[in-house]
Amino acid sequence: MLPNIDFTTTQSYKYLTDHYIDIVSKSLKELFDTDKERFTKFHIQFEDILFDYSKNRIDEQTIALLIQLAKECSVNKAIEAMFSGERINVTEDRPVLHIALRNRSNKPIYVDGKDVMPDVNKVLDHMKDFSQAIISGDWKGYTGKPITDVVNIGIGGSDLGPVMVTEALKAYKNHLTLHFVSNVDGTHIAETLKVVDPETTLFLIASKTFTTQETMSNAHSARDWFLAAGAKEADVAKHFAALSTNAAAVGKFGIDTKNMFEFWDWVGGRYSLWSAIGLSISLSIGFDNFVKLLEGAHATDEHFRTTEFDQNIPVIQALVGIWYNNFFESETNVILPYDQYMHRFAAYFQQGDMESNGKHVDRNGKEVDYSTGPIIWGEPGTNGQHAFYQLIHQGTKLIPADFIAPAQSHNPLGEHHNMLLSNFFAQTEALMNGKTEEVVIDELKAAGKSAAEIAEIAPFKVFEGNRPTNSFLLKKITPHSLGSLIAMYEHKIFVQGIIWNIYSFDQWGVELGKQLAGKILPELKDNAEISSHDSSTNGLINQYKAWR
Ligand SMILES: O=P(O)(O)OC[C@H]1O[C@@H](O)[C@H](O)[C@@H](O)[C@@H]1O
Repeated sequence: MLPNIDFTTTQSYKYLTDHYIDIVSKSLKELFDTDKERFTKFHIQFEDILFDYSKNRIDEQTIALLIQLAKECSVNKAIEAMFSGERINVTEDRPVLHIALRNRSNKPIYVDGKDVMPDVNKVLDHMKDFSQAIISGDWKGYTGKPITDVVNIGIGGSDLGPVMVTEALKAYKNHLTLHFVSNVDGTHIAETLKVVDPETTLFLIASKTFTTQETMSNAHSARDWFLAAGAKEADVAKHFAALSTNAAAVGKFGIDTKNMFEFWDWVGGRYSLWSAIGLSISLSIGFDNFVKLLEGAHATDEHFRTTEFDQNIPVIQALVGIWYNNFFESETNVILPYDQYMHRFAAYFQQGDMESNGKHVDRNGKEVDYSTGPIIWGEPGTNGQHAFYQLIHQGTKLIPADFIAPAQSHNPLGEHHNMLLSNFFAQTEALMNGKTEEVVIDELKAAGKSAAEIAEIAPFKVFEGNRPTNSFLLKKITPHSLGSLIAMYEHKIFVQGIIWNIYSFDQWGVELGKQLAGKILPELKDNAEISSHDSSTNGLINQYKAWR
């Protein structure tokens, strides 16, 4: 059972409300000036990941009170409930066990009295054999040629994780060319099919439910294209594999069950890259590297489960996030990887975080009167600096930012990496310290400006500072460290969901649009005028019909 506590009624919440008034009047600069030990106090090193959270609007009391809040909300019990396979996804009546997929200790994890590990390991063995056969070229297409291209057809959790990880780990990639098709817009599959050869292409149909409209449409179009190229029905087995929980639907589609890689309903779509959904990752970087990714995540799982909260990275990440979300009333959280390979990391956690904690009803089914999940966004640095950082530095909104960078580049090219990292360090420093009016005036004086000119221009050049950041410095982005980092963010989401007393593992909010699209699709079949909707929807549909 998950705890069921309204965090706003706890003692620590009341203390935090008072404490906020004290902290809000202090600047980060002041906090650093008055406590030389801030970095020592507010950083955690875990393996080759340094998490520095000292540039946040916190002091020791803040952290102590936030930890008290986590304790009052029984976060410990919730962690145990998840790891021990309790059905904590209550609204879908399922356990939440992505941690089992990367349970490299192999200690049994029971669901309804049955250890899930043998099945997990069986699928991993299947993925290993299949990956090796494809990568080595032993697996031949219908004309006897080895596979050169892999097209993963999936959307949401069946796309974003594999895309993000294969991009982040491109330095480990082999000769196979990976393609990802997600959008139901025919352009996505059409453009992909233009560049692949039916004789040497493997399609992975990735869908937990195997009913998702986008994925099924793209899968059928891919199969039609394959057959139209001269292949026979019997050849489908050599070129199509399914990654799914729905064996019946996979069989119906015509995919050989030998080519089905199974996972289970206790794996949430947005937590599924560790499952058979990760087959494209295993194909791209090899199974051994895929296992290293799992090992990295497992290491974080152990850290999360066993470490005291004050040294527990995901717990601290979650608590600092709650501090801004519920006391400073910030609305968003920007994720800024200073690593080009990590360019889809923020997009990945847009689903991970927003689909998990974008909820307005608590675990009693009552509307909450506090803010829940933040809006997640972000782009890689330094690109973001030349686009939206202006608003983070000088806008009116408080935007807590996560900076992520590797100390070692996979492409050490001249001074590039030092330049990249100098920007990383400079941005967090600038966001914290800002630039005072005095400094601006001195600079303008030095540039020979007159008093009148200085008075006119100075206000625009002042940076308030006091903008909070977390910094993740990784030794290097490797399969292991990336696995660890992803798992940290996953568990951060979990802890926040527990404290907000919401269910983080369902996603009913995406259903309404799907239902309505299902109703509208038949209305688009002919050119009859539509009048069954509101005037705007009718107007748009009728104009679409006139123009198409
Ligand atoms: O893997 P499936 O079943 O095709 O689902 C894909 C996505 O479908 C979306 O509708 C869900 O909101 C996501 O959570 C999910 O990842």
